[in-house]
Order: sequence, then C-alpha cells, then structure tokens
Amino acid sequence: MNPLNIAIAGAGGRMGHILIETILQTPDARLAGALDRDGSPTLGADAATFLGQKSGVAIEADLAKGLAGAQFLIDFTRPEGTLAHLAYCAEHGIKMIIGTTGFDEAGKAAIAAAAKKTAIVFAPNMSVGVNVTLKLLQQAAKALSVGYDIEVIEAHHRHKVDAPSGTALKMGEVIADALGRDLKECAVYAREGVTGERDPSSIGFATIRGGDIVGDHTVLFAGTGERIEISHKSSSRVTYAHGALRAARFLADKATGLYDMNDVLSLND
Ligand SMILES: NC(=O)C1=CN([C@@H]2O[C@H](COP(=O)(O)OP(=O)(O)OC[C@H]3O[C@@H](n4cnc5c(N)ncnc54)[C@H](OP(=O)(O)O)[C@@H]3O)[C@@H](O)[C@H]2O)C=CC1
Ligand SMILES: O=C(O)C1=N[C@H](C(=O)O)C[C@H](O)C1
Repeated sequence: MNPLNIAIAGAGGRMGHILIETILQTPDARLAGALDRDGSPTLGADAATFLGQKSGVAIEADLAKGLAGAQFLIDFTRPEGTLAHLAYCAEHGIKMIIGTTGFDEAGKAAIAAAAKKTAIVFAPNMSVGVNVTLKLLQQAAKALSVGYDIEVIEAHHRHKVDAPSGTALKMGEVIADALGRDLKECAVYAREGVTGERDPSSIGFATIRGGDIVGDHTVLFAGTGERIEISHKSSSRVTYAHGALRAARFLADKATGLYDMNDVLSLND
C-alpha cells in the first residue's frame, strides 16, 4: 500500500507539531514536506527537531520546495497563510485539509473556487466529538425552537487570536439553519451597558480566553424552569490531528470538490 504523502503547513505551530508527531506514528502516512512562513526561526531545521528526532524533512518557506513530494497539504495556520497555500495547491493539484479558522466571506469564497481545481476538506473542528455534537445541536434546536434562549459559550487558551472560535460560529450556523434563522441577522457577539431585554430570536456568543484550555464549547438552551446544556471539551489536540488524517484518507480518491467533516465521517442525514 502506498502511503499518503502529506505536507504540513505551520510546521512550528501547536497544531503543526501534533500533526507531525501523529504522521510519524501513522503507518499509512508519510511526512512529505513541512512549511512555515518567511522569517520563521524554524526554517531549514528538520521538522521533527522538537521531538528530538530526525524526519529527513526540512522546514521550508518556498512552496515549490516544501510541497515537491506532497499529494496533500494539511494547513492549520492563519487565513492569509492558508489563502497563499491554496492558490499554489489549486494550481498544482495538491489536495488540502484546511483547519484554519477566522476566514472572512471572501476567504471562504476563494476556498470554494479552489475546490473546482483540487479536492479540499475545510472544517473549523476536525474532532469526531465536535462533529457529533453539531448533530445533537441540530436536533435539540428543532425540539426547543420556542421558549428557549440560545447562548454559545466557548473557552480557549491565551494564544488564540480569533473570536468567537470557528467551532462556536459553526454551532451558531447549525442552530440558526435548524431554526430557519440567518446567523448574520440574529447573532449577538457582545453585551455591555444598558442592552435592553434579550431578543428571543437572538443567538448569543460568549468568549473566554485563558491559560492552556485546548477548546471547550457549550450551547445553553435556557427556558422557563429548566436549562439544557450541550457541551464538548477537548483535552488534547491529537483528536484534531486524527480527524485531519481521516480527512486525507477520505480525499485520496477525490480529484476536486469541497467537503466537510460530515462527509469524512459519513454524518450527513
Ligand atoms: N479545525 C480544527 O480542528 C482546529 C483548528 N485550529 C485552527 O488552526 C489554526 C492554527 O492554530 P494553532 O496551531 O494553535 O496556531 P499556532 O499559532 O500555534 O500555529 C500557527 C502556525 O502557522 C504559521 N503561520 C502564521 N501566519 C502564517 C502565514 N501568514 N503564512 C504561513 N504560516 C503562517 C505560524 O508561524 P509563526 O509561529 O512564525 O507565526 C505557526 O507555525 C487556528 O486558526 C486555529 O483556530 C486549531 C485546532 C483545531
Ligand atoms: O485555536 C484553537 O486552539 C482551536 N481552534 C478551532 C476553533 O476556532 O474552533 C478548533 C478548536 O476549538 C481549537
């Protein structure tokens, strides 16, 4: 069996490290390249240096060098990084697994356009648990559509740069869709001062940042006389890395198309 030849973008980052470690332990995967951005102190070093090991793969900023032997690029970086990698991958038929969050509408449209030229899995959270939680939320929202106020609460480590998390926004979208609402119209991202009473059709978001929290998400359905909370808590980033590898396996026989973790995990209705 030929291994999946996978390059990692953001090779010096939190997700980059766990992805490299996971690939080196996975029999059907091979580390085929490693990228980091121009000026990064990691450039030129072996991608497994942080493990005290040698992978034989040097970290490159040049996409032609870093992606020379790769069929797949797993990208957990920043929107501007992912979009630069996207153009190269679309041009050269390299399949992408995109975990980066914080894209604007134009960024999402660029990913959809690139998926006409190469196959892409794009998901704000690649853990199995979160994607099953999204299904539970869809069901709960439909059953609790009247008389329950909906608030999404998320907590992450002090280094996270985007808010609310991509997962929290996805939860909001799934709930809004289930209720026939448009999240753009009903999301409330901040409250301060005299806010007036809560609009019953709103979906609220609250963001906590601190310490080394890997990623906690809770959706609160607050009714009269009862509250329902649906929570997911990540205690290790390895679950995201395993999800990203499942996504690569899923893409192996796809030439083009935009997919999400529902497709990868066969969770579509
Ligand atoms: N979908 C999912 O399941 C998950 C998604 N994420 C998302 O993944 C992303 C990365 O998270 P995390 O690993 O914690 O972040 P880190 O900051 O630890 O790592 C980001 C990496 O990307 C590099 N980078 C930053 N900007 C650019 C750029 N313009 N071009 C190329 N590379 C760049 C960084 O380099 P440098 O250090 O030099 O800045 C670093 O190596 C975030 O958007 C996060 O929300 C995270 C976990 C799970
Ligand atoms: O930045 C992180 O760490 C995470 N980001 C993703 C998000 O924004 O939802 C996924 C996970 O929550 C960890």
